Amino acid sequence: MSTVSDSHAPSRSPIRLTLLTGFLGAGKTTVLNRLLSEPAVTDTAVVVNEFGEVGIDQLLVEAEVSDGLIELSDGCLCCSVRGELVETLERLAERRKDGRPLARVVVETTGLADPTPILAAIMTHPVLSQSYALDAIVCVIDAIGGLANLDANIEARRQLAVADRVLLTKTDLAPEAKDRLVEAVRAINSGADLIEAPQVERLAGRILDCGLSRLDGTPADPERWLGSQGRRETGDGGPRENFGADGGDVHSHGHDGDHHHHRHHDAGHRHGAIRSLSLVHDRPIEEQAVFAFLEMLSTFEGGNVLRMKGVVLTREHPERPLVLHGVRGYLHPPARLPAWREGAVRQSRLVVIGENLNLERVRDLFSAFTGGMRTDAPDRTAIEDNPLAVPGMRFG
Ligand SMILES: Nc1nc2c(ncn2[C@@H]2O[C@H](COP(=O)(O)OP(=O)(O)OP(=O)(O)O)[C@@H](O)[C@H]2O)c(=O)[nH]1
Repeated sequence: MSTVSDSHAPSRSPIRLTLLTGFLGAGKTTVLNRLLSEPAVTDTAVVVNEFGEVGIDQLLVEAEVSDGLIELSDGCLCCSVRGELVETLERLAERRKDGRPLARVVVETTGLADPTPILAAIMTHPVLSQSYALDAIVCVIDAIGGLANLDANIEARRQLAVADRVLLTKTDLAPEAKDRLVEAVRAINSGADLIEAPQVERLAGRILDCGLSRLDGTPADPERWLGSQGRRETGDGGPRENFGADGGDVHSHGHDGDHHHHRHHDAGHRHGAIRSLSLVHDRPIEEQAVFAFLEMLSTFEGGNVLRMKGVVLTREHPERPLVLHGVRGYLHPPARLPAWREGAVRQSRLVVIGENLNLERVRDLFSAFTGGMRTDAPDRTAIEDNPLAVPGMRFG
């Protein structure tokens, strides 16, 4: 069903897309201005979307960049102007065909935007899904209003939950709030790189070009991309699955020599139903089984999945990791990396982040399609024959 593309075909390097999110007033424009003032940031277009106050942010950003800035008209990027964003991105990709250099596009979303429909719109677009590769979702969260925003707004929690990089701002103004903010961030997103913006001189190196699509040919680092949620120690080589989930289950982080276990007993209470699940499998998996699993995941839990990312060791091409990336019920065309990074643990790792996600069901599906060891879960044939065999499945 799914076709696999080569993410490193030299003539068709995708434009790297950074989605800059963060609640109202968190400091997104400030971060953008800082990025654009850094000499390393070239061949970059910026798309800014405002909600209500058209023009103000544009003026701020324009002071730093004279070309390449596109401001979308009034409205929320995640709903009313999604079509306009798609057109803008199409136009930018077109311009590259005329020989104008364009390495990346940074889209600053409005503070109220849920980033997942924006990504889903890009992923499902026949042209954009080929010309763009998501580099990272960066969430800006500030030490003054961040905690209250997380408590009060599901959009703020979603922005944080799906982020690859979290930028803490205004810690210079409220240093006393930092520890509690970090704790709250970790309860929702334990895998993202956490960066304290006022402490960092050059931001670009920390938040840009950290995805799997590299133009300079350096080996991508799937482990870094997946964050600590995706990292696991290697086992004895036998079939094995590890599961960690925010909201009560155990996380075990061991890949970087940092062997410890966290329990987030209160995370589920304080932060509603946003959870993440890490799935690890040591043995090569048949490609078809991977796609069958993803199809089932989309069918049963697609509405609950905010984001899914993974690197898979496949039976067909064990030397070339298969990269998976999905948002909501949609899957970006899977791509193969040229090789595993030297020293990388060759195993499949998937991270599923969702809202009201049925963790048990996702775990059982993965187990069924990867030939896992769980004897109490239905196997693949049983599920394909009768989807009702999935525990918790309801109709009506
Ligand atoms: N001291 C300090 N001020 C900051 C920091 N980050 C942002 N600010 C200030 O916070 C205010 C809001 O920052 P913006 O960058 O406009 O925030 P935004 O997220 O773009 O805001 P909206 O576009 O309204 O969603 C501005 O006055 C910034 O100067 C920081 O790390 N330290």
